[in-house]
Amino acid sequence: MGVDVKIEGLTKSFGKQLIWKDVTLTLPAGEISVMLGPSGTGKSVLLKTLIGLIKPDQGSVIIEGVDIASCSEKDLYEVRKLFGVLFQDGAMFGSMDLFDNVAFPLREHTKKSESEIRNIVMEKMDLVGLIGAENKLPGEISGGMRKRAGLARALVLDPEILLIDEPDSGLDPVRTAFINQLFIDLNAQIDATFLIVTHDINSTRTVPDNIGLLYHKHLAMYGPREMLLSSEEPVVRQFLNAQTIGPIGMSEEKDADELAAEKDMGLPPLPPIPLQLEPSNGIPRRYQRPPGAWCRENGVTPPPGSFRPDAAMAPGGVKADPAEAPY
Ligand SMILES: Nc1ncnc2c1ncn2[C@@H]1O[C@H](COP(=O)(O)OP(=O)(O)OP(=O)(O)O)[C@@H](O)[C@H]1O
Repeated sequence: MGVDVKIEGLTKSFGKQLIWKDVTLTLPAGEISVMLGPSGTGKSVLLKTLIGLIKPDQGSVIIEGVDIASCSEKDLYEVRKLFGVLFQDGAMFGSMDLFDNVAFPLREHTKKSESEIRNIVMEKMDLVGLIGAENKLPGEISGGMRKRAGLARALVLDPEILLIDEPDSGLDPVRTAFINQLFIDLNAQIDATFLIVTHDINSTRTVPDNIGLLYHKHLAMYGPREMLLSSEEPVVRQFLNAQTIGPIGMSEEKDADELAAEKDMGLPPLPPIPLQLEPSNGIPRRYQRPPGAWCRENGVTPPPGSFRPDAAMAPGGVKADPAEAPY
């Protein structure tokens, strides 16, 4: 289950504004990837390009042999059925209750009977811990519940690829920890290919199998979590450790004088690499790798203290039962 998403030489401008150039990466089938980047670097534009809502100027996005960037509308319609998308605010229809919102894609895209639809909707509501809230309107529930309802809706067509835009925006750290655990548990259950766009460094360090960083109109790096968390590359190091010292400035790149002034400042050591979150039932995900495997295979010495249980950052150790999530 899950399919590769092969992105090759992707370039996009709006008028004279170049968003990014020559973005090349493969989201491996069934794995969880996170895409990071300063505001405005085109992370949402990338998500929209992957589902064919935005056409790139150059490059391809190959899914099961079909190029989303250049295929016919008919092929695009078919390929889109492989996707589930969770938008930032859940993108619920305000006048429909949660049941009808979650049922919407099934009524639009399938010929299933109402009783089949009911079974699927209730199964997905259960997965995200929303049983009992089916008849609530989106306006009557918290932001965290809206996100989970959006997730249930993204799951009803059994997606092979799940795109998730800033799931933690507007959530407090505890709700963010619950939703992170939900992603890990879901991935273990459905094996889909996940791409999560986030600004949350804590989530980035503990959830994904792979991390990408968009910066200065290109893909600065994409690869296994341990590769980026042990990287000394200045932009990657600065961003993944939320530091002020480094090439990224307040609103743009630092200029030569600012960088020269920082030259003699010692960089803080790389923090330990935390353990990756595991499914709450203790059964490893299909694509989960043992802690430190990438570092060992590539002869990289991880920062001292890495992979110790006490090196886990905040979300580690939260055994989430979504039904008990207080939001
Ligand atoms: N349809 C569009 N037409 C013109 N410009 C657009 C369009 N969509 C996005 N942009 C521009 O593309 C740039 C990147 O936007 P995008 O929302 O992808 O950034 P982002 O990295 O997701 O930012 P944030 O982290 O703040 O959400 C912005 O300057 C935005 O104004």
